[in-house]
Amino acid sequence: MLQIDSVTLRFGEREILSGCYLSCKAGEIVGLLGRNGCGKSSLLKIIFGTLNAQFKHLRIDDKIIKKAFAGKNIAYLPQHKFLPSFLKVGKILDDCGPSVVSQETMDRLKPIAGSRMNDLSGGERRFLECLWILSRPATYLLLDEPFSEIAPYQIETLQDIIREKGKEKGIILTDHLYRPLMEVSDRIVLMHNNAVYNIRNESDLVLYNYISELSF
Ligand SMILES: Nc1ncnc2c1ncn2[C@@H]1O[C@H](COP(=O)(O)OP(=O)(O)OP(=O)(O)O)[C@@H](O)[C@H]1O
Repeated sequence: MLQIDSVTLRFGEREILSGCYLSCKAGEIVGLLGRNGCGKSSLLKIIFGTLNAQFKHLRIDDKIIKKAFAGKNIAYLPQHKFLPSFLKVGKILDDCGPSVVSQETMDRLKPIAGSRMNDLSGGERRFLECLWILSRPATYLLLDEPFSEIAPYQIETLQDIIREKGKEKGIILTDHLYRPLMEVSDRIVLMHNNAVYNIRNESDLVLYNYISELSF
């Protein structure tokens, strides 16, 4: 089980996170929602170890973790591009392997297999980066906005892989495309006013003003 608690994060005078707690078990998919700027990406970066909080207490199976990025327990999909621009699509697909690249996906991506990452559209590139992270052997995956630039039919492909991987791995994902996120999550939490609330359904999202009633 991954547990992070007592997270305190300030930028100058601004307090972003205060006493924040989040947990995720292997075999569980946790969806993290919250308004722009509430600190979702910061929390994922703090878990991965690439952002220093003023205070945090991170454990995996009761072992304290300081710099997750240096180990193999956690893989992280950041919001920004991270795979080298010179890499060819075919090479990435080979690296990912059949657990995330089905024959259907392979056929669909065949026309761009010889292209370099640099020459792809934003959504094509993002889709490949999502596949790559989902193929990592880490026990825990942190996914920051995996669906945001992706076309609906590709979102369904990612959802299928996330569900499959989530049978054994612990996955924490955040996205403003809350419906696709809710569809794959075993548990949903909302960051709001520096606290974390358990969400049961879309009505709860209205209650905390994350969506308006008109969104139903
Ligand atoms: N390096 C930084 N210096 C100063 N402020 C920062 C820094 N990084 C993030 N912030 C601020 O911290 C707040 C939380 O940012 P974060 O990216 O974690 O939000 P988020 O919940 O992921 O938002 P979004 O949904 O828009 O992606 C924002 O108001 C942001 O401006």
